[in-house]
Amino acid sequence: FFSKPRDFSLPNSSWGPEMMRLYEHYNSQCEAETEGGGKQKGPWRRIPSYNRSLKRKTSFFCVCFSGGVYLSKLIQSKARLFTRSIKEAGAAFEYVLFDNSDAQKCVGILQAGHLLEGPPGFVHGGAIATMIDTVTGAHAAVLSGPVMTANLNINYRSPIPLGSTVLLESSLDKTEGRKTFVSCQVTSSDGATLHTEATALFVSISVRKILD
Ligand SMILES: CCCCCCCCCCCC(=O)SCCNC(=O)CCNC(=O)[C@H](O)C(C)(C)COP(=O)(O)OP(=O)(O)OC[C@H]1O[C@@H](n2cnc3c(N)ncnc32)[C@H](O)[C@@H]1OP(=O)(O)O
Repeated sequence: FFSKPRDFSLPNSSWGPEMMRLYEHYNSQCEAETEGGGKQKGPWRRIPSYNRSLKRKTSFFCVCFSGGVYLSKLIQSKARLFTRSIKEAGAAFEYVLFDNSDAQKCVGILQAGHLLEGPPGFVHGGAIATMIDTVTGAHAAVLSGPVMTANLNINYRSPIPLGSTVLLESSLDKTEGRKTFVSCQVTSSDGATLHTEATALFVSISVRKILD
């Protein structure tokens, strides 16, 4: 439990040239050079990704529920984050998320592996929805703290070839009380083809309520 968990958002040998190109494009903007040649924070931030959201929230859970029933119940569970549950690298969801808090944007770079097939040679619509939920959900969580998806509205415009790399771009539309509204576009890695458009509503929740 206390060993360092694997961060799945870092490159692995299954990542192809387009995945690496986009990763390097955003990763290079996570740090900027100062006039004196030093380093400072850039506009983008890579969001680490583990195979359980609990791992990311370990310190939070320790503070809120130290020694409590919730923590032991969750740790003993075999639950895994859906998108990180397939062990073979490159077989399913290979992705990394970057957040730009000034621009209120979040991007996801996805390389869709062979286990995500829907129509022959193309990515399953449910897998696309999963990735839209992941990118917009992470974005809403960065903006508003703990949230649940209340509504996801998707228009599929053109199929995504299996094995290809696509870019998911999430933008904040508005917040209203507990509600965070975001939009998302999925395009080919060069931006030339629009694959999917979506809007999503996230509602802020109390973590204690979920665990109860
Ligand atoms: C960095 C991290 C990485 C993490 C990376 C991983 C990210 C993964 C993200 C995955 C996220 C998920 O899949 S979450 C799993 C899928 N989602 C779910 O299972 C959610 C199931 N639904 C629920 O639990 C509930 O309905 C909630 C929590 C959404 C809302 O319930 P509630 O808390 O009682 O709130 P409620 O009073 O009903 O609604 C609050 C306000 O929202 C509005 N509202 C509620 N639902 C809707 C709706 N479907 N469409 C329109 N509006 C709605 C209400 O009218 C109200 O507006 P007003 O009167 O205030 O104006």
